[in-house]
Amino acid sequence: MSEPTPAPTSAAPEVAATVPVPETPAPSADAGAATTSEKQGDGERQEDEPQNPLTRKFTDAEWRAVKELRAQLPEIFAEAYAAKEDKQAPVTLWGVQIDPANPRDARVSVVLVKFLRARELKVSEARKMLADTLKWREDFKLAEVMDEKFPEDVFGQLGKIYGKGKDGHPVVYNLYGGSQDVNAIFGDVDRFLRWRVAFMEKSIETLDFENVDQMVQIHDYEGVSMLSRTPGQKAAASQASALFQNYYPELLSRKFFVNVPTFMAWIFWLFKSLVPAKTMEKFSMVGTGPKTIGAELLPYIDAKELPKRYGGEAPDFE
Ligand code: HEM
Repeated sequence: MSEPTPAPTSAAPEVAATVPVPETPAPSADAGAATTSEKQGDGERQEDEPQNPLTRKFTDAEWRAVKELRAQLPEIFAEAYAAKEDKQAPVTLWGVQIDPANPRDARVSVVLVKFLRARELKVSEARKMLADTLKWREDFKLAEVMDEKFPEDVFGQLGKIYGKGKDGHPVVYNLYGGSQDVNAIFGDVDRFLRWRVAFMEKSIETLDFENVDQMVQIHDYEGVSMLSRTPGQKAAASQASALFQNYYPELLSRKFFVNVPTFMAWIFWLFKSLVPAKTMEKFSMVGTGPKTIGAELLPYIDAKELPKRYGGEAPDFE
């Protein structure tokens, strides 16, 4: 991997933002003081709680924060759906139904803890993030976006959900180079964002929030050209990344950037100076060719789940 080189001022990075996903958040002031018993919550305190394999891994501090946030759901809904007649109607977020009147459900807890972890268990901040997320989904007209038909000749090869990681995480590919018409893809930034969000939602549909609640993402930059980096591409990347940071917390397990041409490696290092360290720890930049890529990916994805072009044994996707 080459040393980072300063960015040319004419080629700004696409983004300064991404999903902050602390793996082991420190208990915060409003999540309660840490004690020696602040470990996986299997004590009496959880006796009356719904559980699944993921909630069983919650710490006591996380359970307390989840309960606190859960109790605020009616207020969060009132805030997010201020413009709606029925502000307390149950909603489905990432396939999980949240009913503010009856929120004691293990999968709801798994969703809520994501907002808390993304905000270091600060309940007031997590509450804001959740309310903002619910409101954004209305403003973005997500239901309509999910029904939108995107032209197959433009978007058909851009995203693939293919195979599973060793820990059951679905693997989601974005092919941002290749022989695709990048001007058609990124020429209309808003349309790209609608496509990217719809694809993110489809990727989330493969999570059950019972055993699996995160995905592996792979960006394949084979064939990208510096000359092809248009303002539209940079804006699309910046805005998509900001959306994920703000409204899709804790859904990423790891992210690999493969087939990155050496002359473009500096883009990764720019992100390094802009993205929170905890998130950056989940990012890996990988060079070109199946051997190099396989060496990096095979510890996380079985050969049978990984296409040949990335050093695995699975058939290449179309
Ligand atoms: C013409 C070339 C490129 C295009 C079209 C492009 C496109 C994108 C897009 C659309 C995103 C938004 C996040 C997503 O879709 O998951 C993104 C994020 C990102 N890109 Fe690129 N990119 C290019 C080049 C590069 C290169 C060469 C690198 C170096 C490794 C890079 C590193 C990143 C990073 C670190 C992120 C943030 C990831 C995140 O927020 O989850 N990009 N890019």
